[in-house]
Amino acid sequence: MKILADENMPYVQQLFGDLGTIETVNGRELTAEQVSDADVLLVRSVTTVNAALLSLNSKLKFVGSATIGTDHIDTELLASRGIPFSNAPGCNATAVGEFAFIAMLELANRFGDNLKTKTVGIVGAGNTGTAVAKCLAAYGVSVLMHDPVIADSDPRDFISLDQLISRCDVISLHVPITKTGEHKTWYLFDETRLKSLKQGTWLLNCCRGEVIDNRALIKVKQQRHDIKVVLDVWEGEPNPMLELIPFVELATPHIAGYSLEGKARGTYMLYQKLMQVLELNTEKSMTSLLPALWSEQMSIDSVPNEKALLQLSRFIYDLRDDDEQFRAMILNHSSKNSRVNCANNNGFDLMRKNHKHRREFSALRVVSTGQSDVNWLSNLGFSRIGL
Ligand SMILES: NC(=O)c1ccc[n+]([C@@H]2O[C@H](COP(=O)([O-])OP(=O)(O)OC[C@H]3O[C@@H](n4cnc5c(N)ncnc54)[C@H](O)[C@@H]3O)[C@@H](O)[C@H]2O)c1
Ligand SMILES: O=C(O)[C@H](O)[C@H](O)COP(=O)(O)O
Repeated sequence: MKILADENMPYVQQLFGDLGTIETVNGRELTAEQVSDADVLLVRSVTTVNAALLSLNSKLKFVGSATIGTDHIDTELLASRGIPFSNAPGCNATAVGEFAFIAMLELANRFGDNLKTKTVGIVGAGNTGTAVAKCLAAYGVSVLMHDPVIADSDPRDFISLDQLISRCDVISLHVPITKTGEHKTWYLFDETRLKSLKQGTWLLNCCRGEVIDNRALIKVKQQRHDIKVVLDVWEGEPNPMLELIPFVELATPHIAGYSLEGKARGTYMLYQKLMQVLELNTEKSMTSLLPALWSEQMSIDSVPNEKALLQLSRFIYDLRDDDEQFRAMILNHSSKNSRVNCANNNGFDLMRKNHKHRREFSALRVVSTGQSDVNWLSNLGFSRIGL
């Protein structure tokens, strides 16, 4: 069996090695010729799986995407050709939740503000939106949610988008990208919505770039310095609009979901699904794949205030490093080549490819050495002795 896998998918050899021959490929450049003799195709979000890509293949038994999003996959085509498909729902939700939470702590610190006093609005209350809400709730921050798709069937309280915009100090976006339908999300935040943001709003986008009209965002930011923006995803990836970058407080190249746990979970979920399709027993475990954190335990002798919480979070992931590297990579590359517009080796993709995967909060064990209650830290995601 020939397994064709994106080169940026960890643990493929460990999980799929016994099943056949593995060939790793650059997912953004993948051609129909390369796919022609594959039995299994394992991709990430940068590969568009459509009729053109599969045109020379008549033996594909499984297509898997180690991602939450499926906007790059023609699922109808796969169904019509009887090719089983699976993505990895929720695989990197914790990573995105922690990323957005840490970004909010960073903004609070940068602007001498306090996250705890804010009201945060979550747009899209699925896996990633819920993961952010969980972190915020653990820390005691008020959360409001908007999700018209599940509002009637989900027991949580929801409000309209207009209400959320008018009531929230922070807005975090967690919707899939959809171009049609009553609840389409393409340019959900267009110029009118962006202009309607409350004074001093923090706007975070960790879902898909085109949920915000990036050109309109540049225009609005030119007038509204009060709005603070965090972007992990960009319209037109891997070629973000260069003029937008200076208006963004924390800028990263679509790596909010790039925790080692999240990536491992993505590959593992595809392994489980393929074994099911092949009617074989799943013999390998995911936890055995992950190395221990560099320092597994941290002692805490008093309840951390917001600054200390930020320090603790930075111990796991210092988002400022990725922001700094992103600006350097993108701007360096664009000055060398006069434009960023080359498909496979620009700063954006290079940084994603070489990204050193961070760990999730759960990789660090927090030990209370005093009388202080640190239970909420385990609700936030950290491990605790005895838990
Ligand atoms: N930056 C990253 O690295 C990264 C990582 C993971 C996922 N993502 C993106 O984030 C998206 C969300 O991920 P998820 O795991 O939370 O997906 P999910 O499917 O679990 O949740 C998405 C939620 O959005 C809701 N929704 C749909 N249209 C809406 C609208 N118009 N307004 C409000 N809510 C709406 C859905 O009802 C659903 O509850 C993915 O589709 C993917 O595109 C990005
Ligand atoms: O949809 C997802 O899961 C994310 O966008 C994912 O983290 C993107 O990463 P990629 O597949 O491009 O490596």
